Amino acid sequence: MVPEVQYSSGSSHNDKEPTALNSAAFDVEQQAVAEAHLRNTTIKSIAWKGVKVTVKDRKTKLPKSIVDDVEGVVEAGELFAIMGPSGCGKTTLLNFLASRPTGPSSSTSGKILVNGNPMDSRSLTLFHRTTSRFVEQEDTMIGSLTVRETLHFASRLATASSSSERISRVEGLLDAFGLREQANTLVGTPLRKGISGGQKRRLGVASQLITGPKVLFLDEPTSGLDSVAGWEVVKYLRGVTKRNNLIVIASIHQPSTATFNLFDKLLLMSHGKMHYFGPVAAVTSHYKSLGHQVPVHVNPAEFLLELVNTDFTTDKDTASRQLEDMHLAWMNSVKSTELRVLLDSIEKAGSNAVIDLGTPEKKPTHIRLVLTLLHRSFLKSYRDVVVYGIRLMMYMGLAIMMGTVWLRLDTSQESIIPIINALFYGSAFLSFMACAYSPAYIEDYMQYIKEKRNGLYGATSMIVSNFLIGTPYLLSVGGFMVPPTILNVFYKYVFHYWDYQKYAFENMLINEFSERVYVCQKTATDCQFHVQDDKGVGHPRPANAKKGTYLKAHQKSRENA
Ligand SMILES: Nc1ncnc2c1ncn2[C@@H]1O[C@H](COP(=O)(O)OP(=O)(O)OP(=O)(O)O)[C@@H](O)[C@H]1O
Repeated sequence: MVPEVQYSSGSSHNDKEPTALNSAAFDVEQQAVAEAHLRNTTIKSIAWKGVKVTVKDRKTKLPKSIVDDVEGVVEAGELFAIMGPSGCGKTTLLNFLASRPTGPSSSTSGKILVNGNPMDSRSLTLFHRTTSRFVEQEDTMIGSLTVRETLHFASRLATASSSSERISRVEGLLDAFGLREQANTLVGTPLRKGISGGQKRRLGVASQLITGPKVLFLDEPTSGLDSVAGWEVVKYLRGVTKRNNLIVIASIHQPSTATFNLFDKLLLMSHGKMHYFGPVAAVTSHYKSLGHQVPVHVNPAEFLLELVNTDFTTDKDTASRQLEDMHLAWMNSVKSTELRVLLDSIEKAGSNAVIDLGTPEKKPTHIRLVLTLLHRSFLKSYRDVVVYGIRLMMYMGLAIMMGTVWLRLDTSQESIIPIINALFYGSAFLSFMACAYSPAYIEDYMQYIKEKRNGLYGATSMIVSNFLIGTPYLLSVGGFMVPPTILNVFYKYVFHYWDYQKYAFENMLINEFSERVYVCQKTATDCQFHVQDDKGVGHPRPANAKKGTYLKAHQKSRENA
């Protein structure tokens, strides 16, 4: 029987008022208050049995096993590492455990047990949506926000918690991840240096923890970092995990000895198969018993990765046989038998009872989500040099170009249309400069993918907020094609009055023509400019003027008459 997953009615939140959380270092009591939302009292273990992932091979089109009969268990308070050479199936297994897609045309099988209870896909989806978060390898962040703002926006998008609760969580996480000194520093963009890579990674983890997940998945949290920065990420993560009894499942690639030793448990994989599962502290003795002694002063993680890596060997057949022997040695080992016994006992102890996920956090309303996204886009749009600075430079280029072109235009009839065209070109250029937003949109899109996968908001909120922030750049109802006096009422009242281009174009026209005097000849066909009087009424076309020519007589000629 598959257990139900449901929420309890009791509050899992901190009921106390948050203490004054300023730049002073946290003491233990303050930290406990700020991390109250993180405390795990409900999820005792996550176990998996017989996990297989098969894909259709790109070249041969035959089924190819990329995760082959993998099992394991992580208990509350543990940091668990999935390690193996590149391409061994770490990310695929991590995705399977987090109920994320395992790749196109892949098929999966295997059991996932939460607190010993086998979960069906519906229960598992609900479990992950409410209880777990995933930190991507390439964690996208908005570079023009500060560290503190990043956490605040993550919180505002995820929960409708009160602002005092939010401040408490944000300030607590700044301390828990050693980001207090960088709180007001920008994350950084390619053109503007911000926080370091290690700090960025810590911020990525902290912004997922703001919503209080009990299980955290991390895809290679130390990749691309130097050994000290990588160690710091895992050290801070370990602190939060131990204090709050969380479950952390991370894939790792070549950690330093110090980082490796921060993990509690290890799964070593090669070519999708298991080579070791158990405490990190016991892995060297296990391999010693198989005749592979880790030499003194050698990083055990590097030693193990070399041992199970066949990518760089010239004699592939021998290497594959040796690898298969090592896999069989694991399968027949005492540790493997112990794991199977443990998994059986966990499954037997599973009561099939309701899994209590605590009180659900109140989600923000759609309107609140859209307003939060608008606020974030607004901050980004004026701070990001890609969005704003480059456009400013192009506007200045445009001003120089138009100023020099106008220099040659006099007040003769022939100049009127070129001047109007130049003015319209200038205002239309402002609209088309919206294209300069494209690089920044890629950042928005990546952010959206990440936040959607973590269940923060959906496509509707993203589209509505992006539409609203972008609309003034898109619509062109400024009065050039059709004057507002005869513009269709829908366009007139919905778009015309708040189209910034209207004001730009009108101001340019006033600036250019208000003081000028153009005298029409008696024959209306000589007039290049159609004029309306003060009431916006066009002057009648003289009977002798050809249809389609510019007709309206100038006020001055009326006054003269
Ligand atoms: N359609 C496919 N055809 C052939 N091989 C595939 C296909 N899809 C995935 N693979 C292989 O499956 C393996 C598992 O990929 P996965 O990303 O899980 O590995 P990884 O251990 O996380 O690698 P890395 O450390 O490089 O990120 C890789 O060797 C990949 O090439």
